[in-house]
Amino acid sequence: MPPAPVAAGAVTEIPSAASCFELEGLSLAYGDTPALSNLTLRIPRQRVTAFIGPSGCGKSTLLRALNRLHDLNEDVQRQGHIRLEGQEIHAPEVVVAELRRRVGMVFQTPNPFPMSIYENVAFGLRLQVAMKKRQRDEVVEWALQSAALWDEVKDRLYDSAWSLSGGQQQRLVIARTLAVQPEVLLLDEPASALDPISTLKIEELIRSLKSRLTLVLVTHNMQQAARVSDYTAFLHGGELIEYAATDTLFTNPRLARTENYITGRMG
Ligand SMILES: Nc1ncnc2c1ncn2[C@@H]1O[C@H](COP(=O)(O)OP(=O)(O)OP(=O)(O)O)[C@@H](O)[C@H]1O
Repeated sequence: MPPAPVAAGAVTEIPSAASCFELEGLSLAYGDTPALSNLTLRIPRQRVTAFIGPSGCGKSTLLRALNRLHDLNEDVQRQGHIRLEGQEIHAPEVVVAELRRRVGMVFQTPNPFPMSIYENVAFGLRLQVAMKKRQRDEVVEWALQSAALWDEVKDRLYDSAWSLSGGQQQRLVIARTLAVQPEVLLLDEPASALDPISTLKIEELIRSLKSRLTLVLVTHNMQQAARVSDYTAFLHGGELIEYAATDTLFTNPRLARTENYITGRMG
């Protein structure tokens, strides 16, 4: 009998009840070009899961599928299931704006809006609910505290967001996302444009946030995946090659392909 696919280990290792996302047979193509092939995996709740793999292996495509960012691209063909807390995210009753509130996304380059620090964080709140100013002030402070930025900006809340450093801007974007109380934070190489000190702050923040939400991180930086994630999925050519607890994947990978990648023998 052929050996069971290694990636399927992740399905048994992470029980369904502890999963936030469950992906089953997910394939995705841009027109005729396949980008993800038949992925089945569970993403555990209130943990950090990293997607690693060489350039073009499908990490960002997978991350974007989790909050339906591909909806905007008419060329994208998708098959299979993505369930969030048991509900298919493509079901007709799912409101995409609400899905994206629940599943927030932070990109590689910080993208604060051209407005004040305060207004950046209040932006999503204003779209969602009518709130008294005092209540909004409280949420803005809470979100900035949660993003470990409050102490640095509390005396300049009405300055332009663009007056902040790149690392501060990225934490502001995280605060803006946290303000609407997401369950999941998707992070697409959130520190790759930042200096080492700002990178460490983002990594500390990621670790601190998992007590209250699920984080999914795409990174090229293997040390970063090892430092911050609980589980790591290695992708190659759009396939899920190996998925395991991060310590296991980095110290005792089951497949030579994984070992070659994490030791730098495959780029
Ligand atoms: N909008 C798009 N249209 C067509 N093809 C795309 C598009 N986005 C990505 N691709 C292709 O899909 C494949 C997977 O790309 P993806 O960006 O998901 O990889 P990645 O692992 O995140 O790469 P990187 O580490 O370089 O960011 C690649 O072959 C890429 O060229």
